[in-house]
Amino acid sequence: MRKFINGRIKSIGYALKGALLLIKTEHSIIAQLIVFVVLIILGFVCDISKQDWINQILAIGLVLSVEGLNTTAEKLADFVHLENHPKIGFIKDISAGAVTFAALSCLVTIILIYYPYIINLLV
Ligand SMILES: Nc1ncnc2c1ncn2[C@@H]1O[C@H](COP(=O)(O)OP(=O)(O)OP(=O)(O)O)[C@@H](O)[C@H]1O
Repeated sequence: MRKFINGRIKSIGYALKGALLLIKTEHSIIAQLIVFVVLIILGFVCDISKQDWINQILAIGLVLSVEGLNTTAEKLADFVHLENHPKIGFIKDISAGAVTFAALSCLVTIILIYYPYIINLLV
């Protein structure tokens, strides 16, 4: 049991290290984090509901997770085959395509959360 718990604690450590590496080294993640920090500030400014916070946090988490996996696919592809190859191009394209799905759902979620507040500001 102790071995199991120590193993899980070690894994969490590696995972946190990986999350930190993504934040420190990946420009796409850094750019998205800046947008998400703005959204979090906007959430406080608009005083959005608990359900809206849950939706926003899930949408942000979805994009960051899929972007992280896309980065993994890109790094693996470059490690396996740095030279140009149609299959590597295909793998990188579909991996980026997965990010597009996540980003679109995030965008729709954010629009649905904030459009009542924006309409309120305009009228
Ligand atoms: N080795 C390769 N062989 C064929 N096509 C490639 C290769 N590397 C990249 N490409 C093509 O270029 C596109 C961009 O690849 P790249 O690795 O630069 O991704 P990126 O999203 O621009 O990366 P980053 O996250 O570093 O900005 C890929 O989606 C693919 O179409």
